[in-house]
Amino acid sequence: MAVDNDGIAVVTLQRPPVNSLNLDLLQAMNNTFDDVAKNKSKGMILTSASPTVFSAGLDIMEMYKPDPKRVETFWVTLQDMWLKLFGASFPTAAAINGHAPAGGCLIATSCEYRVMLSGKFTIGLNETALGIVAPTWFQDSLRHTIPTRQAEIALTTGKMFTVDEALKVGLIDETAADKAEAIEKCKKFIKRFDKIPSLARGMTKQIFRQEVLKKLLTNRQADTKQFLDLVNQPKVQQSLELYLAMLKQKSQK
Ligand SMILES: CCCCCCCCCCC/C=C/C(=O)SCCNC(=O)CCNC(=O)[C@H](O)C(C)(C)COP(=O)(O)OP(=O)(O)OC[C@H]1O[C@@H](n2cnc3c(N)ncnc32)[C@H](O)[C@@H]1OP(=O)(O)O
Repeated sequence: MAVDNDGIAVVTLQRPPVNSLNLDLLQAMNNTFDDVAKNKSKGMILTSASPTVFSAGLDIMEMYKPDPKRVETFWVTLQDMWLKLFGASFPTAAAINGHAPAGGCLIATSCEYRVMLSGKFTIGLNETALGIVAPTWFQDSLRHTIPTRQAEIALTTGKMFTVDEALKVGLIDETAADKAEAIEKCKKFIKRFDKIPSLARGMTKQIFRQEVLKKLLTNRQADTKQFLDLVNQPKVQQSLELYLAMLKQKSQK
């Protein structure tokens, strides 16, 4: 993690090749978010070390033929990551310098501001296209970002937005020519709060987001059980195997 002179933490996801979210990466993210809060940084910008992928979402390998204890810890750690990021009192922004499907889009929409690189990248919650259902809090993060009607259509169709489409619907706030420009634009957003008392800002954000946060906090066990029941179904395991094979075949082309 690098903290620049302005006191803004720039956190770079660095798990090659595609920043898929496995247990270790999620734990590292949670520790980093705690550090950013403790260090009283002015704000945090999330970006990726990959030139083409912000994050490929959840690591499918964590869900394929899983160890029962590990997969439960994986899900609870993912919930923690979302609760910390979506509920952070400090300002958050995402410099999206590549594709952001599913869990990648979840990270981006948990932030308060998004700048995405122009180019052939896509962003969205594509779960239905994979035959799975985006959990309530994934859906809520999208609904919190774009108008409800567009969110419903995007979720039910598993839409992956191009950069232009994402800008038009408000899924991203700005575009940038390169990563440095994206980070600069995120910093400019965070600096808007320089003259706003941070306690008032943080409390206002928490009030604004509390309904959605409370939904997961009060339903955590049920949400975990639902995930574990789903992931342990033979049919789901079969789909995961096929999906992994498809990804592998595609990457070898
Ligand atoms: C499918 C049924 C699941 C049921 C389980 C129920 C669980 C409920 C959970 C609900 C919420 C789910 C949220 C998620 O985030 S699921 C993950 C969804 N993510 C994706 O669909 C993205 C898949 N990846 C891609 O589309 C591309 O990789 C990407 C556009 C991101 C980048 O393309 P690029 O060409 O740069 O890279 P490659 O495709 O060649 O990939 C390189 C290697 O990385 C492996 N890979 C890619 N994505 C993942 C992933 N999400 N998990 C694990 N591994 C991944 C890919 O296989 C390549 O590996 P090899 O080099 O070994 O071949």
